[in-house]
Amino acid sequence: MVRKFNDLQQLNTEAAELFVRAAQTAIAQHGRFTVALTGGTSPAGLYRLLASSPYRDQVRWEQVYIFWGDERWVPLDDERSNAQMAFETLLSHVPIPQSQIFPMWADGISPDDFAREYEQLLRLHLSSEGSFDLVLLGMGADGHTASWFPHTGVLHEYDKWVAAYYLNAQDMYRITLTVPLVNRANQIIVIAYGANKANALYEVLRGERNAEQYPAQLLPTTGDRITWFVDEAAAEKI
Ligand SMILES: O=C1O[C@H](COP(=O)(O)O)[C@@H](O)[C@H](O)[C@H]1O
Repeated sequence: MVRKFNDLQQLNTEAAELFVRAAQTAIAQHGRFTVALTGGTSPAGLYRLLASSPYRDQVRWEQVYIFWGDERWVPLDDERSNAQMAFETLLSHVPIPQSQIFPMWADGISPDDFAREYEQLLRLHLSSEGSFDLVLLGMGADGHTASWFPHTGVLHEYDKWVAAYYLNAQDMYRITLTVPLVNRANQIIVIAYGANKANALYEVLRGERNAEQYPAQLLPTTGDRITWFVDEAAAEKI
């Protein structure tokens, strides 16, 4: 489902309401809420809303388990860290036990080994079906989502749940949940706004099939498990 907004505040408000509903449903059904956060600039407004009244008080944070959908392989105090942004805008403002927050970073380990350990961690914490209650995502102007960048091998990784690889274009390692794990989630929210996303949004949602070039095409295309929250500028061509 695509939900279009002319006001960013309204987009974030409705995304926050969906987050809260997903949390309440998961906690009522199985006593915990497992969520993968996204990075980049797009989710900051949503995170700030979730950290403030009334949403903050509508979630039982002590039953929430926080993971990431993807990460730049940099220390937590590096300003490029997706986790750092989430701590600043959300996680340091809600009563969630530190032991239930799992950033995609550790010192003194290779990205490949870390990815294997993160997968084991997920196997311990996710439902028996191996699915998240909610995966939050953004989309870059090049049509990538998570760290599924155009023309990278990770787009074809269907065995692992978590993968690490060196992204030449950015001269850094990336860690990411893989396509099958993301697509098994009970709910997926994608946030994309701004005119610079208009072309990619058109190609991903309405263009010819070309997931190598527009990896967000690998997300589920139908059904009510996925909701795209987009603004008028990003939706200009669809
Ligand atoms: O590099 C990344 O970019 C995407 C999109 O970022 P945005 O700044 O355009 O919102 C993001 O979803 C991903 O988590 C991040 O690692």
